[in-house]
Amino acid sequence: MTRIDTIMRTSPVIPVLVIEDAAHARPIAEALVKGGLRVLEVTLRTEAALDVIREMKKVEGAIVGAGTVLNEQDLRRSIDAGAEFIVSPGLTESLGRAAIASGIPFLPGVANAGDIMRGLDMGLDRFKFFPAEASGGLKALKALAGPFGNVRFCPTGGITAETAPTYLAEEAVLCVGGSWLIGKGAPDVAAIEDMARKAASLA
Ligand SMILES: O=C(O)C(=O)C[C@H](O)[C@H](O)COP(=O)(O)O
Repeated sequence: MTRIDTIMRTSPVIPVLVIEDAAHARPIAEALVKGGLRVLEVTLRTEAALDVIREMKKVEGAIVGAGTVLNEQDLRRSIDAGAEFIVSPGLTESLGRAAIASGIPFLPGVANAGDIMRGLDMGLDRFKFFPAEASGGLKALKALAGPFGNVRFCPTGGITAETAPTYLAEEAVLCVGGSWLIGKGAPDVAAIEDMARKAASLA
């Protein structure tokens, strides 16, 4: 059991967050945690992302990670900001080795058998299946689960509240990721909490 395994089993959905304004971070995290989603992936896609991680970490119960971590520099910046886990869209040797050496729970993206085998060579067996829908969706995931019986996935990319349950029904799937829970701009915390509650009950 790895620590990333524990994080993946904490809730069925990991919200993938793209937040432009650090002032929105706390209300969004509070609404998500209140709704039952404690694991939060803050993508490094915005200028505010590192401040968002710092703010969200102040919310009791939140487990805050960094997403869109592309290289060692992103890894370092994320760890310095207090990220508790790291998600990347793909797996490179340099990022993989650095993440493993740092000891932080790490969920790298894979899209095919070669990616998974490269991860297994590094000692990894928990992956983000990305981009899930564009890479063949459930059909591809089931096919990949065949030869890699001990591997577990967090499919992400194109997944919706409607399609999440079909993924979660698979033994190889511990959780799914998605950006559908949060709209753009000023947060509607009641709506976010409601979406989170529905997502948390999908298990
Ligand atoms: O930014 C990253 O690190 C990514 O790997 C991509 C995100 O996880 C997906 O873009 C979320 O997908 P949607 O739920 O379809 O919006």
